Amino acid sequence: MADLPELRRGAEAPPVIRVRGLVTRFGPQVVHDGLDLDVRPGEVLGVVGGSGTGKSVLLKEILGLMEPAAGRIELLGHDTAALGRSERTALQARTGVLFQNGALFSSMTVAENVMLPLKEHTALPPSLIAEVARVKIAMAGLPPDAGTKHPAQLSGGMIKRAGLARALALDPDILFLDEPTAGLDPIGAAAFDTLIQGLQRSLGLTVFMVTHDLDSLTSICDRIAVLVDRKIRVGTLAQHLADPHPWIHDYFHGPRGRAALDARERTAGPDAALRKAKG
Ligand SMILES: Nc1ncnc2c1ncn2[C@@H]1O[C@H](COP(=O)(O)OP(=O)(O)OP(=O)(O)O)[C@@H](O)[C@H]1O
Repeated sequence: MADLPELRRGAEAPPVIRVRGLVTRFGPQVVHDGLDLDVRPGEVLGVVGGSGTGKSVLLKEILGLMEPAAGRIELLGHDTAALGRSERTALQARTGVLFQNGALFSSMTVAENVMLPLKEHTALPPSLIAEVARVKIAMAGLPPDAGTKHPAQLSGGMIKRAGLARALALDPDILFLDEPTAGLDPIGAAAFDTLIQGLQRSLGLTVFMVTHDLDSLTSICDRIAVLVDRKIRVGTLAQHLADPHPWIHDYFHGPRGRAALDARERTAGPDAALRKAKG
C-alpha cells in the first residue's frame, strides 16, 4: 500500500473532502455548476436535495467512480484527478462505502463479503482476516451467525448492517452512506441512526450521508449540505431553518420537517434540540 499521511483531527485540521468549482454535465443537462464543499474531519454531514439534484453523482465523483466535467476534488488532502493507480487504491482503502442496496455479492456469505476488502487491500493471514470480519459483523450489530448467511437470507435491515460491516472492514477515515435508512421501518431506521452515531463517536469517523430521512438529519447530523440551484449550501439545522430559499424553506418547514424536529425535541429535550440546532 502506498504511504499516505495520517489524518489530523481537530478544529485546525484541513477538510477531509474539499470540492471546488465542480461542474457535472450529462449532454445538455447541467447537474452541478461551480459547486464548492468542505467536509470537516469527524463530522456527520447530511446531504439532501430534491430528486435528480445530483447527490449520488456527487458521492460517486468524490469516490473517483465518476469524472466531473470540471473542478477539483481533494480527498484526505489528495487531488483525486492527479493520483496514480497505487495511490488511488491506498486512498480507497481509507474510505468505506455503504451503497443504498448494500451492494453485497449475492453468491458470497456475509463474512466472505466483509473479508473481500481485507483480502484485496491487506496482507493479513487468513485467520486474522476472518477474525477482523467477525469483529466488524458484531460492530454492525449483527448476530454472530449472520456471517454464514447469504444476502438473500437476510432482512433489509440486516443487509444494510452487513454492507456497513464491509464498509468498516479497513477501519476507514471516512464513511460514505447512500440513503442508509431508505426502506427501513421507523424503528429500524432509528436503530440504524443510533448505530452510525455510536460508531462515528467511538471510531472518530467522518460520515458523508446522502439521505432523504429528516429524522436522521435532525438527530445525528452535525451539519447539513443542501443541493439547490446546481450548487450546495452547507449549514447547521438552525441556519437552514432560517434560510428563505423556497426549496430549503419548504423542506425543513413542511409537515415532515416539523414532525422530525418535534420528535427530536421530545427525545432529547428542548434544550438539547436548541443546542444542536444552533450548532
Ligand atoms: N450515468 C448517467 N448518465 C446520464 N445521466 C445521469 C447519469 N447519472 C446520473 N444522471 C442524471 O444526473 C441527475 C442526478 O442524478 P443523481 O442520481 O445524482 O440524483 P439524486 O440527487 O441522487 O436523486 P435521487 O434523490 O432521486 O436519488 C439525474 O437527472 C440523473 O438522471
